[in-house]
Amino acid sequence: MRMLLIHSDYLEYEVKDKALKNPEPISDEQKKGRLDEVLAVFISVEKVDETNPDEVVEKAVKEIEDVASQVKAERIFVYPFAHLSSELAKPDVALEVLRKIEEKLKERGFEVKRAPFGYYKAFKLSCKGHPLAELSRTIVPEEAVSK
Ligand SMILES: Nc1ncnc2c1ncn2[C@@H]1O[C@H](CO)[C@@H](NC(=O)[C@@H](N)CO)[C@H]1O
Repeated sequence: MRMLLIHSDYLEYEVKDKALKNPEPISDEQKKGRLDEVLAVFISVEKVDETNPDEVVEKAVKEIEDVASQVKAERIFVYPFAHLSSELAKPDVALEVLRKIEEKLKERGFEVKRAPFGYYKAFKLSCKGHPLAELSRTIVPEEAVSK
């Protein structure tokens, strides 16, 4: 999994078109979204993550929590982003991983939004620009490391 974490004044998106034949079903309300004072997390779920999705979810949540505490962010925007890797996981695995990351961050007390999966979206982002405002993380399941 590849993550790009941007501490932002705001992130807003608007769904434009389907990018997959069967994108995640969404309500009218989910066609647009915005959070202010947010840690935006752009995530590419990778093929290697398919060997142990639950482990990758746990590691990702820990990394996100760690950065959020460093930048003192209480809101997280989980953003599916297929442009951080050339070895993407299948959409059904990727969606499940992103849903679980969202769920676990909520359990840990964060206010969380997740941008819809499988669409082209317009988005606006205002990066805060401080030294920890732009970070990236790479996460792999243990087995993949030991191979
Ligand atoms: N392995 C994966 N990891 C993360 N997101 C993934 C994915 N496979 C499919 N998607 C989603 O489907 C859209 C088309 O690839 C993706 N759309 C996007 O990445 C938008 N920024 C438009 O390009 C994304 O929603």
